[in-house]
Amino acid sequence: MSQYRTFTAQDAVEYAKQFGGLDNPSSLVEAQEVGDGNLNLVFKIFDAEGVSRIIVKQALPYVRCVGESWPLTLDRARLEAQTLVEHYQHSPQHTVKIHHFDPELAVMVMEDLSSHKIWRGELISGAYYPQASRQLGEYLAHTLFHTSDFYLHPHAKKAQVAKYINPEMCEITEDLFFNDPYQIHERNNYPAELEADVAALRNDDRLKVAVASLKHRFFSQAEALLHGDIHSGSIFVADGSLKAIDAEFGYYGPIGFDIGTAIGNLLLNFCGLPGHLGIRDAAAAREQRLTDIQELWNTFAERFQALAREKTRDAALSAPGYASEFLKKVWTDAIGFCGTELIRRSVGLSHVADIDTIADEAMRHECLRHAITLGKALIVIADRIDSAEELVARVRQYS
Ligand SMILES: Nc1ncnc2c1ncn2[C@@H]1O[C@H](COP(=O)(O)OP(=O)(O)O)[C@@H](O)[C@H]1O
Ligand SMILES: CSC[C@H]1O[C@H](OP(=O)(O)O)[C@H](O)[C@@H]1O
Repeated sequence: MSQYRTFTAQDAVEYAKQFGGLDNPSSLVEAQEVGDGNLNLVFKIFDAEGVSRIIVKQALPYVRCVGESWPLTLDRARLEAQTLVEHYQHSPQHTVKIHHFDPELAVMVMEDLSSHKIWRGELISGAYYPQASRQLGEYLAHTLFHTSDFYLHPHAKKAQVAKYINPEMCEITEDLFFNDPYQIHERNNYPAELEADVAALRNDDRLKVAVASLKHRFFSQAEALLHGDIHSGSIFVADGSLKAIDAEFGYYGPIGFDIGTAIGNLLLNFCGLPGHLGIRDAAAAREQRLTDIQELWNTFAERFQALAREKTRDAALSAPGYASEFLKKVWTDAIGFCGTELIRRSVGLSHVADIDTIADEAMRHECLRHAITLGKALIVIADRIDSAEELVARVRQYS
């Protein structure tokens, strides 16, 4: 029989005392539930001085932001913990450390990153972390290269693909990214004023063929162990530091999906900035976002190619020039997936604070329209955008 029970704050404290790996566990006295994501419970566990020392995260048997009417597998906690442990092996500087995991309770105990801040909030307020985009590029290069066919023995790779089969979480992505925005669906969520813009998505056959192709790649291209949801709300930053969290959508998929999600969230911030900052500050922050995007991709591509030169084990894949050919396909995928992230975060179930918290309604609608227009364009012209510099030029064209 399953031992699962939903934790109270006191349960979380007791659990952290037992499994937190702290030198002085008896100093832990209370917990606060701080989860602001769509899915899970997250407890900060405090000591007697009121310092948060460790985190206890538990999956609920349903989607938190919707309620018990949408049941969801508890196995996502295993997939999250395993993905983060695997990514930590390849990028310890940029991955949260998991101390303990229990599949029955769907609970993990992890490093407390209270010294950091969630990147999304920082991007919205105009705070700039000049190293963050390069560090994100490093994280993606190391985790994706070392879990790919470039690095793993073919038997090991296939065993990994099996270990990370994640059908229920993938189905959420398959529906929210590639289906819902292009049909009438009760999960969609957008202001009535945007009805014409959204109807245009449903009636655009060329767009829908391009989205089908992206969904097909998401279904079938087991290129590397993805984070699966690497948006700016799943990234902690501090001066000189960046750490990824929240990998429950991890599975073996197309590398361009992680890159596209990351770039897509920087572009969502780009679209929303005029709703948060004055004209001059917004313009400057937008330039920083465009620089971030170029640095992210260029760092990722350079690092991935360097790793490929030094460490590719497969005889055929190590052919000079192959890694750079492969990265061209990754880039095209990334632009397309980036476009789907822009659209699903504007029209679908789950939005982003970068746009949703804009107080002025007319401005909010304008920013949503901008994200939809840019997303549509990127999906359709992905194979005509050859570099990060060309992407930036296109973003300027659609601003
Ligand atoms: N390791 C951590 N250290 C400090 N705070 C954390 C940590 N992990 C999560 N949090 C807090 O909990 C929030 C929700 O966590 P997240 O993993 O995104 O949940 P969900 O899976 O529900 O999306 C984060 O936005 C952050 O404020
Ligand atoms: C029904 S889940 C919606 C949405 O929530 C996830 O984000 P997070 O766990 O970071 O809140 C993911 O992006 C899903 O697409």
